[in-house]
Amino acid sequence: MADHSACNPDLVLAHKFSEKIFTYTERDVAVYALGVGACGRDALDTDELKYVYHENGQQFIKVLPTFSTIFSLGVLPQLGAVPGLRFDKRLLLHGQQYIEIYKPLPANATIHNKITLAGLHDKGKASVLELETRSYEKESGELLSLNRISVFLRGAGGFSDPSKPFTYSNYPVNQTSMKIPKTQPFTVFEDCTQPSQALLYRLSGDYNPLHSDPMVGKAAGFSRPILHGLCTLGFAVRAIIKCICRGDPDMIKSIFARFLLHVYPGETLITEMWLEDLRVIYQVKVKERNRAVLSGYVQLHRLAASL
Ligand SMILES: CCCCCCC/C=C/C(=O)SCCNC(=O)CCNC(=O)[C@H](O)C(C)(C)COP(=O)(O)OP(=O)(O)OC[C@H]1O[C@@H](n2cnc3c(N)ncnc32)[C@H](O)[C@@H]1OP(=O)(O)O
Repeated sequence: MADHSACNPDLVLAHKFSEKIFTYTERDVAVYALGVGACGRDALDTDELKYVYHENGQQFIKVLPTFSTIFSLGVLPQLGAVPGLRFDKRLLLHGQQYIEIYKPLPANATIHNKITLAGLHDKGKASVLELETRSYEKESGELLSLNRISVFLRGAGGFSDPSKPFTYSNYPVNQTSMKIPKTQPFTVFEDCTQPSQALLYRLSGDYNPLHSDPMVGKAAGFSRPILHGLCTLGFAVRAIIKCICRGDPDMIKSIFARFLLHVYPGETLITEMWLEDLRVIYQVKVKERNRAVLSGYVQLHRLAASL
């Protein structure tokens, strides 16, 4: 039975989110890289050591483009206070993420985040809320990145006429659409997550107990705590940088991801990649269950000369 009081779209759309300041250091950058599996198989891997160590000092370490997703974490605690929006926070799942990187991220910075509502959709059994964070380097005022997060709020839909469900987006539909090719992938990369992966990844700032507390995992409908969607995305983009960008993280222009199914920490991720001009279409499967868990695309600035 639909809950017609779950959401009042007029109130939600009118809400103004507060701006957030976020400061990070080289240590946060390195902890994040380890959290998404950098050097997890080989501590001597020169493609990846640069994300955690530099011989001339930590200020020279490279930053993974997906680190920018951390900037938008400040939006999460605000969700519970949006007038007109009612949902059970235990049933919230990360649905999609869209990222644009405007310049390579510095190894340390203070970031000024401006948050706006980008979408709201009634899916009947759920509602989908989309929030955009534009992140500016405070010192220079330069725009570094945009992150659009879609959260899938199970049980919070059914607030509009089912024959014409409510839908609002402030961005072009083609930004979040793509098809997995039927051909063999251009390349494939296999990587193991560790049983402790979510416990390490959460140190980057997403402390939702869904990823650490067995009781909360069960209450959300899973047999145990699940991996953060953005951790799986970090593994996938790292695989793309390694295999397609030949280790150069600055080739990444934008990233789209749809989370299709949960991942349990300790599972093996197989990232399949197809190259279409400057676009890498990717799909991540969990080897143990042979199920697709994530798909999307990465838009590149250029191709590696050695490809
Ligand atoms: C930096 C800030 C970070 C904040 C993060 C928030 C907290 C983090 C939480 C997590 O990390 S949770 C772990 C990662 N996420 C997941 O594991 C979710 C995996 N996906 C699923 O389990 C399922 O896809 C789903 C989301 C439960 C949906 O499956 P369901 O079978 O219920 O949907 P459908 O019947 O297929 O589709 C209904 C409707 O909804 C649309 N839709 C489906 N999936 C998604 C999605 N992932 N994102 C957005 N929308 C989705 C689908 O297109 C259908 O719409 P219509 O076509 O009917 O219009």
